[in-house]
Amino acid sequence: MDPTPIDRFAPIFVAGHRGLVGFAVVRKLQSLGYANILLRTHSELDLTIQSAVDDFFGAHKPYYVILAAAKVGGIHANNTYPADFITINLQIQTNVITSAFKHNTKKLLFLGSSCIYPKFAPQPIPENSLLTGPLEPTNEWYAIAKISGIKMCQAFRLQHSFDAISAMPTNLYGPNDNFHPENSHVLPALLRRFHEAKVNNVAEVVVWGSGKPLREFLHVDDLADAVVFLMENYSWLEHVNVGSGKEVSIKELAELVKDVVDYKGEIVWDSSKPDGTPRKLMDSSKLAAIGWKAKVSLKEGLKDTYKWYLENVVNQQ
Ligand SMILES: NC(=O)C1=CN([C@@H]2O[C@H](COP(=O)(O)OP(=O)(O)OC[C@H]3O[C@@H](n4cnc5c(N)ncnc54)[C@H](OP(=O)(O)O)[C@@H]3O)[C@@H](O)[C@H]2O)C=CC1
Ligand SMILES: C[C@H]1O[C@H](OP(=O)(O)OP(=O)(O)OC[C@H]2O[C@@H](n3cnc4c(=O)[nH]c(N)nc43)[C@H](O)[C@@H]2O)[C@@H](O)[C@@H](O)C1=O
Repeated sequence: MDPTPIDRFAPIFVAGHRGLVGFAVVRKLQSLGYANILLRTHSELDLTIQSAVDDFFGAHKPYYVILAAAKVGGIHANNTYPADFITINLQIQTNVITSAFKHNTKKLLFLGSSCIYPKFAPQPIPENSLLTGPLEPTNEWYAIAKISGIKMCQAFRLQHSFDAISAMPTNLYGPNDNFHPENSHVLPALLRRFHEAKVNNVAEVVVWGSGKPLREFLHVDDLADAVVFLMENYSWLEHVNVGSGKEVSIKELAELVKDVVDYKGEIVWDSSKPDGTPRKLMDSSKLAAIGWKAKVSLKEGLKDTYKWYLENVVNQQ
């Protein structure tokens, strides 16, 4: 199915607009002149409640849907709340995909994650590594939900010609991230921990694990750009990896954050905390072949995120 031209005046529902990804996607859509963006907060529309989702779709008939609402967290949250991660994500995505189809949504984009791939997938990880080996145990519950989301999009395309596509982002960061000390991802967690150690004159900062795992980071503005690019240019069965192509060790990341925050103390490693998957660099050559690549460097992205954190979290306390 070739993509049909996008109508920027048709109603587009961005689910999860108060989160890291949804917030950036809305900014991107607004900058491109999308004029009819539908938004609902979690308290206005709980996407785990099927009847509420169906009523919303019936009343507003979104022409396009970007599904950026999910139960999301870092390695500790995924490991601690497996029931929440599998149940809430299956509920949200099932409700949104089925109601979108039922109420004639023209196109839907589902967001998964690089954790869908086997723990020991070939590196960089191509899209066809999906379901070729066991998952990383710390996030397999979330991964199973995300894999089900990809498969639902494919099933609806095959059976009903519903134009549902899936994007698989690598580890993301940027403005509006979750800076919770335990439940967030590594990058916002370290920005906060180094900042608090600096202002409180603490001599050491504890970082989890061995520092050896490698991660690929993508600024959320790049992801938002890729999401809109895929909505406008991609209408096929297979999911699409979205990465920066650059990886760093957690040790290198910690040094970089320390530098950006200008913290002068020492880093101490807590080996009782899990490392998670050793490496997950994605092969994003498919997206590159369609014409998209990342622009924001990790150093610039970190500076931008720290600035946002100071202005919007620290200064609001
Ligand atoms: N962050 C990352 O590193 C990565 C994220 N992704 C994917 O990108 C997508 C967005 O993630 P991200 O922006 O980081 O996550 P966030 O946690 O920042 O945002 C998720 C949003 O979903 C909303 N939400 C959660 N549950 C419900 C619900 N039951 N009803 C309505 N809204 C709900 C949240 O609202 P509230 O806060 O009020 O609950 C929040 O606004 C997810 O699908 C995630 O899997 C993929 C790879 C990496
Ligand atoms: C995006 C992806 O995110 C999750 O997977 P993850 O990549 O393992 O994510 P993470 O950011 O939490 O950790 C990355 C690495 O960093 C180390 N680490 C050090 N110090 C802290 C720290 O203070 N906090 C955290 N969270 N990690 C730390 C940590 O031990 C690990 O080695 C999935 O659950 C799933 O949600 C998913 O799809």
